[in-house]
Amino acid sequence: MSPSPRDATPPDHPRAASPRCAESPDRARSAADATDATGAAPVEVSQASVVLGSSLILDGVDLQVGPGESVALLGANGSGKSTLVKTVLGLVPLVGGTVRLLGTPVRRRRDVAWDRVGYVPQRVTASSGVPATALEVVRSGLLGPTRPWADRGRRAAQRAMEALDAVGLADRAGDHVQVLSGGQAQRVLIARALVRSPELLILDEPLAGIDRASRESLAAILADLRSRGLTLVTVLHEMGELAEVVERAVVLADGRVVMDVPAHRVLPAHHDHSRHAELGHDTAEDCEHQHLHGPTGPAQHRAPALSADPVRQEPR
Ligand SMILES: Nc1ncnc2c1ncn2[C@@H]1O[C@H](COP(=O)(O)OP(=O)(O)OP(=O)(O)O)[C@@H](O)[C@H]1O
Repeated sequence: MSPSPRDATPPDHPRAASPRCAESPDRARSAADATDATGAAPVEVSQASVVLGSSLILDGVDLQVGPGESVALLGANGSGKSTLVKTVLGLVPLVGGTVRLLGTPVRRRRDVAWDRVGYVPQRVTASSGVPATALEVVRSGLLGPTRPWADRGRRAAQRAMEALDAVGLADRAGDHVQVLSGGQAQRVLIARALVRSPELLILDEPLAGIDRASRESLAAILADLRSRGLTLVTVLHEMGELAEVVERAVVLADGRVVMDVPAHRVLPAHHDHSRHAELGHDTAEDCEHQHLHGPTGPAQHRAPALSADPVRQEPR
């Protein structure tokens, strides 16, 4: 794959400015823990490679997500996050490796338990289409290849109302989605993904293009889902309001996993070396990213782009 210019904006995480910046690496969940009672991890990606057009877009990606885990997929524009999500969902073909969803290879599409999977696409792709009310959009989440009429009837309407209620929009059920704000539209899409009561929820950039209040509202919804045991895989450009909801950060660059670390270890957008004493570092050298600029680097600087960071795939 030809290298592309990297976006220098690193993920943001408030807790990354804590003394934990320099402590020994925590271990992400071990592979042995990453299974449910049936022995199947919700997501198992092994050495996945994807070619789109003539470019290698994913290059030997490994990702295992255990039941109840909340994992963020981070990385610069074009690093392959959305492609990885689509690969997990079996929407793009593999040229190498394997992907299992809830224990079933996604290439056996008809055998996958899609009822147990919710997907919230990037809003730009979902907002187009015919005019529909919030309730109709959510009801459409009940449809499937083997359930062409599943969105009809009183029970379907009740389930859709429950899902809208879960995202705080029951009172907007009859409104056309076109008149909803960006944040409300995003919550409708989450309700559509929740209507089948999935165990695994995959969200692609849910915070994109919405204001702070809406982002906070979404973070509260996802925190609640997480507390109820849902497995969450969330594509993010930066942690932002979801910092408290995410426990593990997987960072992609050029179609490869370059970091797989506990979320609190993702650096904030700006790193202030004048605070080393306050943060509990003995010296600036204790800071884990000092190697990128040396101990004599500027006192305050933009944290290094994650895509430029050395590979740090920790033992899992
Ligand atoms: N259908 C396609 N054909 C060719 N190239 C593609 C196709 N879809 C995506 N790509 C390329 O694959 C690379 C990864 O795209 P992807 O959307 O997965 O990145 P991303 O990390 O999600 O980016 P962003 O943060 O901008 O959404 C990009 O260079 C993109 O142009």
